Amino acid sequence: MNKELDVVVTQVKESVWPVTAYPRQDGDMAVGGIGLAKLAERFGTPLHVMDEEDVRRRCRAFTRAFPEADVAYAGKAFLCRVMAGWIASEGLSLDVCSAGELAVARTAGFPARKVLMHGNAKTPDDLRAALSYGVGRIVVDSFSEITRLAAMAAGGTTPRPRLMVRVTPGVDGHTHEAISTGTDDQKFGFSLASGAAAEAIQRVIAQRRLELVGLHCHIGSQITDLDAFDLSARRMIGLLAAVRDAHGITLPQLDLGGGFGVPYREGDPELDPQALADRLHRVLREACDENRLPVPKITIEPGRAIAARAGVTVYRVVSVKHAASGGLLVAVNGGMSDNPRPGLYGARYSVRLIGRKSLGGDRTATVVGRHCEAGDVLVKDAQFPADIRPGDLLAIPCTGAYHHSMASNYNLVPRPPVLAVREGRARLMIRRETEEDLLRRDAG
Ligand SMILES: Cc1ncc(COP(=O)(O)O)c(C=O)c1O
Ligand SMILES: N[C@@H](CCCC[NH3+])C(=O)O
Repeated sequence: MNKELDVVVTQVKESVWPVTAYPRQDGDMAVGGIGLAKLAERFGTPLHVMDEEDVRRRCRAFTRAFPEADVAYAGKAFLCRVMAGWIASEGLSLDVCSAGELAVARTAGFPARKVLMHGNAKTPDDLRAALSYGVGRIVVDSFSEITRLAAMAAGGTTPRPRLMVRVTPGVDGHTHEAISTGTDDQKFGFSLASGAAAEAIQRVIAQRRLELVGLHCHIGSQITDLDAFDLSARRMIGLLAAVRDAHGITLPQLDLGGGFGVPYREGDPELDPQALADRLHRVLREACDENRLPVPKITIEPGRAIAARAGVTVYRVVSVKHAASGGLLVAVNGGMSDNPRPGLYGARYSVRLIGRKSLGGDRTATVVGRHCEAGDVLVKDAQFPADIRPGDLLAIPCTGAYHHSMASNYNLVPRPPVLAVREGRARLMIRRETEEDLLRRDAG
């Protein structure tokens, strides 16, 4: 490797770009051994690019840190058949939360026993799909779901469903309110504090056609506070001990959910899988000793921590405007339809000009989307060369999780494709939607 390249490679040891990313001397950024500008020419923009190596390394970081646990990728972050194949080949389980996600898993040949189904309002169709595929676990989230599942299992030819009860442990993960799920008084789970969790456990145990294998909690997403995971683990072990005392049953499994935070911009905090594992192992051992319980089989469910940093989105600049106050507005050919996160959670990103060398002279600008809302802002206070102009390509890193999976057709804009890159080769994971796709579903 020549010296100059060595220097630039060091620069992209930034944690927000995929592991294989490096800036090229022509101003482009390569991911998976291919220049993003080249991909944009070939596949059009906006374009989501996923670095396979990055996904695989993140999977391995978790399986290495948690060798005795079941690591289940949370498919809501990003799922398609190619992704399911990577996840299966890395030995992970898969968490799905709808019949649609399950259909992807099923048609990708994901082993049924390694699938868990979640959802606070699973429909009868979701449950039927889960039972007929024979998923390994269903995480129940309401009293009516317990009754419904018992009725379905009573008439069925399927094996006895294996259930976990989702518990709300009353723990604040200190994340955005919209993605905080561990505190009481929100829609997920059965409250530990109110006694609803104990009641749900009792009802599942009372149903002979249902098998209770353990308890589940998930305190929220984009969490970097280890103390929050520590507290919820302790509370869940306390509940396992209470179940033993009340029912004489030692439940073998405990699922501690996902929610492990990632940096979106340089300097953002990040949760290291090994640090998390070390802390959880210690806490679980202590809490189990105190309660005279064996350490249960642990499941964790990382979604974002596996998919986010593998993704980069490439946009083309459509217009450059000076706002009345003098600020520069750089408008691109995507926006809140492919990335609703700034609008929903105030998420902040970085952005980079790619595909040409800059003539220098940095200036601050705001990257805005193409949609009919003033709030359609992708990146605030971005640094660009002074000569930024229509036709330029911009790349936003850290878009592998909760981007394509949350994309919409607002303004009837077709959703971008997702491309997998590895060792100089690109393959389509999800094709670009077309106007024909949108018109085909219009029944008029
Ligand atoms: C039950 C459950 N498990 C796992 C996840 C994955 O979360 P994250 O992508 O933050 O790891 C979620 C989403 O927050 C979830 O609701
Ligand atoms: N959609 C959220 C995460 C929610 C996690 C799902 N329970 C985000 O983009 O940050």
